[in-house]
Amino acid sequence: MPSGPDPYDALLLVSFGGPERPEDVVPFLRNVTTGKNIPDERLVEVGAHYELFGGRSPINDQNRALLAAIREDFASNGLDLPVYWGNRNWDPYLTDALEQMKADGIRRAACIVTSAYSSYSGCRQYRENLADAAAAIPGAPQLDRLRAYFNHPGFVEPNVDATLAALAQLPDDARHEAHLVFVTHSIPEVMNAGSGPIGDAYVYQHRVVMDEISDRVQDETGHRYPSALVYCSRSGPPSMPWLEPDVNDHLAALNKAGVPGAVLVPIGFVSDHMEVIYDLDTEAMATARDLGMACERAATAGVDPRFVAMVRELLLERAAVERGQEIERAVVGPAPAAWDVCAPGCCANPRGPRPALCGSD
Ligand SMILES: CC1=C(CCC(=O)O)c2cc3nc(cc4[nH]c(cc5[nH]c(cc1n2)c(C)c5CCC(=O)O)c(CCC(=O)O)c4C)C(CCC(=O)O)=C3C
Ligand SMILES: [Fe+2]
Repeated sequence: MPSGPDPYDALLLVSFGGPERPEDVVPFLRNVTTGKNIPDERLVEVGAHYELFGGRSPINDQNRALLAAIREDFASNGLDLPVYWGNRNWDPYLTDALEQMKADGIRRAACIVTSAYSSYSGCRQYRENLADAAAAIPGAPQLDRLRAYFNHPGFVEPNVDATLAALAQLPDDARHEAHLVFVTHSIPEVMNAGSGPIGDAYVYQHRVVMDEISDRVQDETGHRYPSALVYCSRSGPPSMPWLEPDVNDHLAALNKAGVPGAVLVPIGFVSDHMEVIYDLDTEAMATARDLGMACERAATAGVDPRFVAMVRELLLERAAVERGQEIERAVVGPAPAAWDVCAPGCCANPRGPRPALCGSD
């Protein structure tokens, strides 16, 4: 049976982008929020988070490291495929990547998005931005989006190990009674209701990951740590319902119930970007400190070799599908592998339909 990357002649790493200098912060925030209902107070607040880190988000450096690791992994597995990188909201933009790919004669590329779950923000919005970029670059390569990988072992297993490592860091007198606090980005409730092909996929997929990690931690430690799914980084007007509880409120509730410690497991994020280093490491850790609660934050997948290998496996899996071959898809937990091609209306845009690539609509 044929194997290898055919029909793909490149991989495109698709990410969010972030500012790298103080002067970049306001234009970046404008790129992210244009046409969105985000109050000015929230933008001032988020701008201050970036300022606290010298106006530089770590996300671009993390993507540079991921890019290098993917190239190394491809090379050491005999996969001779160029890897490109483009962002939705900052330099290098998706248009820059498509321009370069076109100049290099790339015909068809597989896209890996740095978001593991289905929602408008984590899926369709990237697909819309790919459509905008492709429309701006006539002759750009054909693009396919690799499946949402929340339940791929290459994503889940590094998170299990990170949870175990963080538990080990808790003081001995807080560990046994500690809770696992799984954290992801809050989104509007209406956005969750429209996530995936039939709705609610965002919360459902996170619950699958939380349960799988909790089970494996129990297998390893012989102890069932109580778990909850909570949210960070809420924006939008206060009148609009977003997913709750907030991580800080949850820590306060645990403290009130006499829980001595917690491990924050940021399953919603694939690297330690601003949401992780500000909303969790800075804000939520300060909350825990004020409460007198022991708290550790588990590492994100980052450039864990299993996560890096997952990118190659997903590309080869999809390549086989596109060649019409039967393949086995790696998954953990009860949910099937996510779809390759998004159905019409999948991860609906709450502000109404716009052109999007990589779907059947
Ligand atoms: C689900 C989700 C992910 C995870 C999936 C994925 O990774 O894509 C994510 C990632 C990220 N979000 C990021 C930054 C921002 N997100 C914002 C605003 C928003 N995010 C939303 C959701 C998500 N966001 C939503 C519903 C909004 C409201 C606007 C709207 O309705 O679309 C705003 C505006 C200010 C504010 O309101 O906070 C900023 C600055 C960065 C870069 C961090 C860095 O620089 O290191 C990253 C990786
Ligand atoms: Fe965001």
